[in-house]
Amino acid sequence: MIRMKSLSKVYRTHMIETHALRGIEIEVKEGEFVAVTGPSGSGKTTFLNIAGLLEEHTGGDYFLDDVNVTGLNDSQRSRLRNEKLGFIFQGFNLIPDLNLFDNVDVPLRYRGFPASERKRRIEEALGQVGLSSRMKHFPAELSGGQQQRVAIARALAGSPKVLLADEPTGNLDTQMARGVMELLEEINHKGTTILMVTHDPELAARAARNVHIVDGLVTDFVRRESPTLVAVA
Ligand SMILES: Nc1ncnc2c1ncn2[C@@H]1O[C@H](COP(=O)(O)OP(=O)(O)OP(=O)(O)O)[C@@H](O)[C@H]1O
Repeated sequence: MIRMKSLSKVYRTHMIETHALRGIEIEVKEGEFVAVTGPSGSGKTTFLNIAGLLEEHTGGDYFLDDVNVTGLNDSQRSRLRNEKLGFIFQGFNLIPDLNLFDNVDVPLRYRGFPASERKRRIEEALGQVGLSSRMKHFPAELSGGQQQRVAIARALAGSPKVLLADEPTGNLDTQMARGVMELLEEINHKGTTILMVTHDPELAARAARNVHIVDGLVTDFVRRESPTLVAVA
Protein backbone atom coordinates (compact mmCIF):
# COMPACT_ATOMS: atom_id res chain seq x y z
CA MET A 1 0.00 0.00 0.00
CA ILE A 2 2.89 2.30 0.90
CA ARG A 3 6.36 1.73 -0.52
CA MET A 4 9.29 4.10 -0.18
CA LYS A 5 12.62 3.52 -1.90
CA SER A 6 15.67 5.53 -0.79
CA LEU A 7 13.28 8.31 0.08
CA SER A 8 14.79 11.55 1.34
CA LYS A 9 13.65 14.99 2.32
CA VAL A 10 15.85 18.05 2.56
CA TYR A 11 14.42 21.34 3.81
CA ARG A 12 16.29 24.35 2.50
CA THR A 13 15.71 27.59 4.37
CA HIS A 14 17.95 30.65 4.80
CA MET A 15 21.00 28.85 3.43
CA ILE A 16 20.48 26.03 5.94
CA GLU A 17 19.85 22.49 4.77
CA THR A 18 18.04 20.12 7.09
CA HIS A 19 18.18 16.49 6.07
CA ALA A 20 14.92 15.43 7.69
CA LEU A 21 14.73 11.98 6.01
CA ARG A 22 17.86 10.26 4.73
CA GLY A 23 17.03 7.25 2.59
CA ILE A 24 13.90 5.65 3.97
CA GLU A 25 13.19 2.10 2.81
CA ILE A 26 9.82 0.87 3.91
CA GLU A 27 6.88 -1.18 2.77
CA VAL A 28 3.54 -1.09 4.54
CA LYS A 29 1.06 -3.68 3.40
CA GLU A 30 -2.70 -3.20 3.13
CA GLY A 31 -4.39 -3.68 6.50
CA GLU A 32 -1.32 -3.10 8.67
CA PHE A 33 -1.41 -0.94 11.81
CA VAL A 34 1.95 0.81 12.10
CA ALA A 35 3.01 2.98 15.01
CA VAL A 36 5.77 5.44 14.10
CA THR A 37 7.96 6.34 17.05
CA GLY A 38 11.21 8.19 17.59
CA PRO A 39 12.75 11.14 19.39
CA SER A 40 11.65 14.73 18.86
CA GLY A 41 12.94 16.13 15.57
CA SER A 42 13.78 12.68 14.17
CA GLY A 43 11.53 13.07 11.12
CA LYS A 44 8.26 11.38 12.12
CA THR A 45 5.94 14.17 11.04
CA THR A 46 7.91 14.70 7.84
CA PHE A 47 7.57 10.98 7.10
CA LEU A 48 3.83 11.06 7.76
CA ASN A 49 3.32 14.24 5.73
CA ILE A 50 5.14 12.75 2.76
CA ALA A 51 3.18 9.50 3.09
CA GLY A 52 0.04 11.68 3.18
CA LEU A 53 1.07 13.67 0.08
CA LEU A 54 0.99 16.84 2.16
CA GLU A 55 4.67 17.42 1.42
CA GLU A 56 6.87 16.37 -1.47
CA HIS A 57 9.97 14.27 -1.00
CA THR A 58 13.21 15.56 -2.51
CA GLY A 59 14.84 12.22 -3.38
CA GLY A 60 13.97 8.59 -4.00
CA ASP A 61 10.55 7.19 -4.84
CA TYR A 62 7.22 6.81 -3.11
CA PHE A 63 4.56 4.41 -4.35
CA LEU A 64 1.08 4.80 -2.93
CA ASP A 65 -1.20 1.90 -3.82
CA ASP A 66 1.22 1.11 -6.67
CA VAL A 67 1.13 4.65 -8.08
CA ASN A 68 4.55 6.30 -8.20
CA VAL A 69 3.78 9.75 -6.82
CA THR A 70 7.23 11.14 -7.65
CA GLY A 71 6.76 13.91 -10.17
CA LEU A 72 2.96 14.10 -9.99
CA ASN A 73 1.64 17.64 -10.23
CA ASP A 74 -0.39 19.31 -7.46
CA SER A 75 -3.81 18.43 -8.82
CA GLN A 76 -2.83 14.79 -9.38
CA ARG A 77 -1.49 14.63 -5.82
CA SER A 78 -4.67 16.22 -4.44
CA ARG A 79 -6.86 13.77 -6.30
CA LEU A 80 -4.88 10.81 -5.03
CA ARG A 81 -4.87 12.23 -1.49
CA ASN A 82 -8.61 12.80 -1.47
CA GLU A 83 -9.38 9.37 -2.87
CA LYS A 84 -7.03 7.22 -0.84
CA LEU A 85 -6.09 8.98 2.38
CA GLY A 86 -7.68 10.20 5.59
CA PHE A 87 -6.01 12.36 8.25
CA ILE A 88 -6.26 12.79 11.99
CA PHE A 89 -4.22 15.41 13.81
CA GLN A 90 -3.32 16.05 17.43
CA GLY A 91 -5.35 19.28 17.49
CA PHE A 92 -8.46 17.68 15.89
CA ASN A 93 -8.62 20.55 13.33
CA LEU A 94 -12.41 20.82 13.41
CA ILE A 95 -14.09 24.00 12.19
CA PRO A 96 -15.63 25.62 15.30
CA ASP A 97 -18.47 27.37 13.44
CA LEU A 98 -19.74 24.19 11.81
CA ASN A 99 -21.77 21.51 13.54
CA LEU A 100 -20.57 17.92 13.48
CA PHE A 101 -22.55 17.00 10.38
CA ASP A 102 -21.10 19.93 8.44
CA ASN A 103 -17.57 19.28 9.71
CA VAL A 104 -17.66 15.74 8.39
CA ASP A 105 -19.16 17.07 5.16
CA VAL A 106 -16.20 19.35 4.33
CA PRO A 107 -13.93 16.81 2.57
CA LEU A 108 -16.91 15.13 0.93
CA ARG A 109 -17.86 18.41 -0.73
CA TYR A 110 -14.30 18.63 -2.09
CA ARG A 111 -14.76 15.18 -3.55
CA GLY A 112 -17.93 16.34 -5.30
CA PHE A 113 -20.25 13.63 -3.98
CA PRO A 114 -23.96 14.36 -4.49
CA ALA A 115 -25.89 15.54 -1.40
CA SER A 116 -27.67 12.21 -0.81
CA GLU A 117 -24.40 10.28 -0.94
CA ARG A 118 -22.73 12.78 1.41
CA LYS A 119 -25.60 12.48 3.90
CA ARG A 120 -25.37 8.69 3.86
CA ARG A 121 -21.62 8.77 4.39
CA ILE A 122 -21.78 11.38 7.17
CA GLU A 123 -24.47 9.47 9.09
CA GLU A 124 -22.60 6.22 8.72
CA ALA A 125 -19.26 7.72 9.80
CA LEU A 126 -20.71 9.53 12.83
CA GLY A 127 -22.52 6.31 13.72
CA GLN A 128 -19.27 4.38 13.55
CA VAL A 129 -17.65 6.70 16.11
CA GLY A 130 -20.72 6.65 18.36
CA LEU A 131 -21.84 10.25 17.81
CA SER A 132 -25.04 9.84 15.79
CA SER A 133 -27.06 11.67 18.38
CA ARG A 134 -24.80 14.75 18.35
CA MET A 135 -24.86 15.68 14.67
CA LYS A 136 -26.22 19.16 15.27
CA HIS A 137 -23.80 19.92 18.10
CA PHE A 138 -20.77 22.15 17.68
CA PRO A 139 -17.19 21.06 18.46
CA ALA A 140 -16.96 23.26 21.58
CA GLU A 141 -19.88 21.34 23.09
CA LEU A 142 -17.89 18.09 23.06
CA SER A 143 -15.07 16.64 25.13
CA GLY A 144 -11.60 16.33 23.59
CA GLY A 145 -12.09 12.60 23.04
CA GLN A 146 -15.41 13.22 21.32
CA GLN A 147 -13.87 15.93 19.14
CA GLN A 148 -11.19 13.49 18.04
CA ARG A 149 -13.95 10.99 17.23
CA VAL A 150 -15.54 13.59 14.95
CA ALA A 151 -12.16 14.09 13.27
CA ILE A 152 -11.96 10.32 12.80
CA ALA A 153 -15.48 10.29 11.34
CA ARG A 154 -14.46 13.08 8.97
CA ALA A 155 -11.48 11.01 7.84
CA LEU A 156 -13.55 7.81 7.51
CA ALA A 157 -16.41 9.35 5.57
CA GLY A 158 -14.28 9.38 2.43
CA SER A 159 -13.57 5.62 2.74
CA PRO A 160 -9.80 6.04 2.80
CA LYS A 161 -7.48 3.11 2.17
CA VAL A 162 -4.95 4.59 4.57
CA LEU A 163 -5.55 6.59 7.72
CA LEU A 164 -2.65 8.81 8.78
CA ALA A 165 -2.68 9.96 12.37
CA ASP A 166 -0.14 12.40 13.84
CA GLU A 167 -0.20 12.12 17.64
CA PRO A 168 -3.98 11.53 17.61
CA THR A 169 -4.09 11.15 21.38
CA GLY A 170 -1.54 13.85 22.22
CA ASN A 171 -4.17 16.24 23.60
CA LEU A 172 -6.19 13.61 25.44
CA ASP A 173 -6.05 12.17 28.94
CA THR A 174 -5.21 8.48 29.34
CA GLN A 175 -8.80 7.30 29.41
CA MET A 176 -9.80 9.21 26.30
CA ALA A 177 -6.59 8.18 24.56
CA ARG A 178 -7.45 4.51 25.14
CA GLY A 179 -10.94 5.10 23.74
CA VAL A 180 -9.54 6.67 20.58
CA MET A 181 -7.00 3.86 20.24
CA GLU A 182 -9.77 1.26 20.56
CA LEU A 183 -11.68 3.02 17.81
CA LEU A 184 -8.61 3.07 15.56
CA GLU A 185 -8.12 -0.66 16.21
CA GLU A 186 -11.74 -1.33 15.25
CA ILE A 187 -11.28 0.66 12.03
CA ASN A 188 -8.08 -1.25 11.29
CA HIS A 189 -9.83 -4.59 11.83
CA LYS A 190 -12.30 -3.59 9.14
CA GLY A 191 -9.38 -3.31 6.71
CA THR A 192 -8.10 0.28 6.78
CA THR A 193 -4.31 0.60 6.87
CA ILE A 194 -3.20 2.90 9.70
CA LEU A 195 0.03 4.86 10.17
CA MET A 196 0.13 6.55 13.54
CA VAL A 197 2.87 8.77 14.95
CA THR A 198 2.91 8.54 18.73
CA HIS A 199 5.13 9.39 21.67
CA ASP A 200 3.06 7.12 23.89
CA PRO A 201 4.83 3.77 24.44
CA GLU A 202 1.62 2.13 25.66
CA LEU A 203 -0.18 2.95 22.42
CA ALA A 204 2.82 2.05 20.27
CA ALA A 205 2.98 -1.33 21.97
CA ARG A 206 -0.61 -2.02 20.94
CA ALA A 207 0.15 -1.57 17.23
CA ALA A 208 1.06 -4.75 15.37
CA ARG A 209 4.14 -3.09 13.96
CA ASN A 210 6.44 -0.35 15.17
CA VAL A 211 8.64 1.72 12.89
CA HIS A 212 11.28 3.66 14.76
CA ILE A 213 12.79 6.74 13.13
CA VAL A 214 16.03 8.19 14.44
CA ASP A 215 17.80 11.08 12.77
CA GLY A 216 15.87 10.68 9.53
CA LEU A 217 16.46 6.96 9.21
CA VAL A 218 14.24 4.00 9.91
CA THR A 219 16.32 2.08 12.39
CA ASP A 220 14.02 -0.64 13.47
CA PHE A 221 11.00 -2.51 12.19
CA VAL A 222 9.42 -4.82 14.68
CA ARG A 223 6.53 -7.05 13.78
CA ARG A 224 5.08 -7.96 17.08
CA GLU A 225 3.17 -10.97 15.66
CA SER A 226 6.55 -12.66 15.33
CA PRO A 227 9.60 -11.84 17.42
CA THR A 228 11.74 -11.57 14.30
CA LEU A 229 13.50 -8.31 13.61
CA VAL A 230 12.51 -7.84 9.99
CA ALA A 231 14.83 -5.04 8.95
CA VAL A 232 17.41 -2.80 10.43
CA ALA A 233 18.62 0.07 8.26
N1 LIG B 1 9.06 23.16 7.16
C1 LIG B 1 10.29 22.91 7.62
N2 LIG B 1 11.32 23.69 7.28
C2 LIG B 1 12.57 23.43 7.73
N3 LIG B 1 12.88 22.40 8.54
C3 LIG B 1 11.88 21.59 8.92
C4 LIG B 1 10.53 21.80 8.49
N4 LIG B 1 9.74 20.82 9.04
C5 LIG B 1 10.56 20.05 9.77
N5 LIG B 1 11.84 20.50 9.70
C6 LIG B 1 13.02 19.90 10.35
O1 LIG B 1 13.09 18.54 9.96
C7 LIG B 1 13.47 17.72 11.06
C8 LIG B 1 12.39 16.66 11.32
O2 LIG B 1 11.22 17.32 11.80
P1 LIG B 1 9.86 16.53 12.14
O3 LIG B 1 8.83 17.55 12.47
O4 LIG B 1 9.57 15.60 11.03
O5 LIG B 1 10.28 15.71 13.43
P2 LIG B 1 9.36 14.89 14.45
O6 LIG B 1 10.07 13.58 14.67
O7 LIG B 1 7.96 14.82 13.96
O8 LIG B 1 9.46 15.77 15.76
P3 LIG B 1 8.42 15.94 16.99
O9 LIG B 1 8.31 14.60 17.65
O10 LIG B 1 9.12 16.95 17.86
O11 LIG B 1 7.13 16.44 16.43
C9 LIG B 1 13.70 18.66 12.25
O12 LIG B 1 15.07 18.97 12.29
C10 LIG B 1 12.91 19.89 11.86
O13 LIG B 1 13.46 21.05 12.43
